[in-house]
Amino acid sequence: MASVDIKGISVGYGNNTVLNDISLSIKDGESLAIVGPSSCGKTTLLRALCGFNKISQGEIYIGDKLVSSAKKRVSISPEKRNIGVVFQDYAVWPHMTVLENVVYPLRKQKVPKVQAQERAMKAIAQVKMTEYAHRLPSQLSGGQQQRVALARALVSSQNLIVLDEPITNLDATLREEMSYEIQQLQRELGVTIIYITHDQETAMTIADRMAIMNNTGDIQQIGTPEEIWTKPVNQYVYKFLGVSNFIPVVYENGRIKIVDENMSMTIENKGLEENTEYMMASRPIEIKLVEAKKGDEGFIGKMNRVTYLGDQFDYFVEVGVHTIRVHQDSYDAFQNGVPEEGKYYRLDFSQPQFYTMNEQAVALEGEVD
Ligand SMILES: Nc1ncnc2c1ncn2[C@@H]1O[C@H](COP(=O)(O)OP(=O)(O)OP(=O)(O)O)[C@@H](O)[C@H]1O
Repeated sequence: MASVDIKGISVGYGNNTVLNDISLSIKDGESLAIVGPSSCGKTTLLRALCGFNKISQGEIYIGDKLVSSAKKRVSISPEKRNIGVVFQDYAVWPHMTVLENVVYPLRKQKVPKVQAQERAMKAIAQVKMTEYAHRLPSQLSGGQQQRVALARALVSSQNLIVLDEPITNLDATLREEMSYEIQQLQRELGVTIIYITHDQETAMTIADRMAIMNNTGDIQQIGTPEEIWTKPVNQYVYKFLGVSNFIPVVYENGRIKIVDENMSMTIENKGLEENTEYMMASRPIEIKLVEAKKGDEGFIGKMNRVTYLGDQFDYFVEVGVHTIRVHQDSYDAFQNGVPEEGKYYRLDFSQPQFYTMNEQAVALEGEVD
């Protein structure tokens, strides 16, 4: 097992600095998912950690060992860092069978043959490839090759495994199974895992903590999946976790009013300041629709579109100039009546977040009515 300390590193390609002054600490035995949009620099970060990319600033420690330092000109070679790696292109050696691919790193570590075979077969079973152990990669699908690469990383290091989008080619069911296997394995072996993905659902399944990067390669928030979900520090993180609604509001006389609309609702809190504008953020599943009656107060909207998605309904509700997305569990909708297009509904928000115009999250106390 190993902790990882990335201290103020900068990494780039030629004149293009991709990561600028990034710091990140991963605890011994922890699984950390690094999540961010395409080409924000996730792979570059992992490559720097593994020693494939040079850093131009900062230091990297694996456990107590300094493995990269720009100032001290330290750059330990990748094979000496003792990291199990799966990169996106899941390169497995084409001339070796599945078993030979997975045994290879163990043989390089001079693990005795019988023991190496046993450990390899166990890892192959964990990625559900036992029946393919003697096939060549050319006889496997892309997803199966990805699982072989995963098994090879699992046996490569008992310390630290880094996985760069290792299960993206799998269908949803297998992806879920593999996420679960990775999580189990991390718990059983206590190995430290750094997992890169742009899929926040996989990240939430696997990770003890998540680090959310923005498109310029800066880390916006690090926290447990629950912290990230319930207290996103800014609108970027909020949006990153899925479909979300943002309504500009102003807080006046104990009520929040939609900017430029004649609609307001009471709110009991001590966090918002009088006569101040905020962006109110809300997730579709955290809004309840109640059929509006004449004279009703609150945020009232007209149902524009009702779409049945199987397990839930997806609604587009027009609230003034804003289109608000609402999701409702299908069972609940069938029990209580499916909303109808053209009718008016009041939107009850269960746990909206408020962000100041300079992006700071406001900690609310009390409930929204
Ligand atoms: N070998 C390279 N030479 C020059 N530029 C590169 C190289 N590898 C990556 N880049 C650039 O660095 C930036 C970050 O790439 P990186 O692969 O780290 O992103 P990523 O977050 O892993 O993306 P994705 O999720 O799409 O894999 C991109 O703009 C990319 O074009």
